Amino acid sequence: MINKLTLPENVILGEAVSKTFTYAKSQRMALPAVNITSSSTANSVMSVAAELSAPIIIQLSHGGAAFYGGKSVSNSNHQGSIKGAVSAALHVHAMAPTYGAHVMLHTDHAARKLLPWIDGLLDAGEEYYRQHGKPLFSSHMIDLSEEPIEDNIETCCEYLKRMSAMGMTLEIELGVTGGEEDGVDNTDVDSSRLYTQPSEVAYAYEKLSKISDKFTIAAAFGNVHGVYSPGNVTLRPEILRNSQDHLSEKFGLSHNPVDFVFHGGSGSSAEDIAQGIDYGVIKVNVDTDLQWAYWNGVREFYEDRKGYLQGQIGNPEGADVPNKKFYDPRVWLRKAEEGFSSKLTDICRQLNCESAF
Ligand SMILES: O=C(CO)COP(=O)(O)O
Ligand SMILES: O=C[C@H](O)COP(=O)(O)O
Ligand SMILES: [Zn+2]
Ligand SMILES: [Zn+2]
Repeated sequence: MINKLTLPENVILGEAVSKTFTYAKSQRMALPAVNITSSSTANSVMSVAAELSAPIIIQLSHGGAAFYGGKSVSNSNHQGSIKGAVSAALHVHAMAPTYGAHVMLHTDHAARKLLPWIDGLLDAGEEYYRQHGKPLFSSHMIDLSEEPIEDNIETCCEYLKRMSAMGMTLEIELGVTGGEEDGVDNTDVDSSRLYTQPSEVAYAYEKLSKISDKFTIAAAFGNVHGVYSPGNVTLRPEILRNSQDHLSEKFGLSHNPVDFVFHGGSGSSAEDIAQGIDYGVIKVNVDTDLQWAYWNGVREFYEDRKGYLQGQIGNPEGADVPNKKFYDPRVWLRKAEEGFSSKLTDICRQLNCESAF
């Protein structure tokens, strides 16, 4: 890349979010958005972001945030997910400069029943803004795609107003992502709902842009969460191009006016991803493939060192030899991190997301 991105801080917030997305479009690149569940996975993202000079999005689902804070913490009134997500964000604010990583902080799907989670995060975010003069999170997602579009967009407009006061970005969803997301099972949803209509994108764009230009749209083009055997998922990225062309014409806008988000990135072909980027995708969500890579790091380590992992004492070198240096979590969890980081490196390269700084 010839042009370089200059950003004021390691956590990409406020205007720097828009600047990064504009840069991504100009370079035909997209940012990976990685679901994290622990400091181990957050640190792995930061290390790859620094190593590749790639801007990466760290995101937490409602369940991922609860796990981050600890599963034994009560999640009544979403407190576990609120406190867990805040804790993850504070960790990233503290460590991103040390890594030299440039990352955004985002929360994933929030259906209406999860809006109290977002309310709690915005309360915490406003408090953080008062103290630090900057937002705690770069952006949140509100996913009311199950609802009539009028209800979806009306609620999103309310949240965009509140978030705009802190310069935050909102991600919305139009059309349904198949598979499962945060406890919502979309595996049997009518297939027509998996393809967003250009008129829906135009409706959302018109309403939201009256409030702020800081929004992104997860439009459905056949995407599904999870990884399935070949032939089960048919992506139609041209759906995105049709929406872009429709908006350019209807509102007299330049080429690819919308910032699109590609959900269900795992298991997608290089061609579908490249086409999505051509049609204005600037964020690609990847969870399942990285879950596998993290686990596979442990699996390979176990296969390789099986004889040293059957008890505290006794291995192929002798019945009395201790195995502490094999079952220490810093050894095998590090293998998970290495597997995760290696896969994330491949993903960044596939998204043309490296050497940005
Ligand atoms: O879209 C996602 C998170 O919102 C991730 O989807 P995958 O797990 O299919 O990569
Ligand atoms: O919604 C999809 C993401 O993969 C998050 O999944 P999760 O709710 O299991 O954390
Ligand atoms: Zn959804
Ligand atoms: Zn998703």
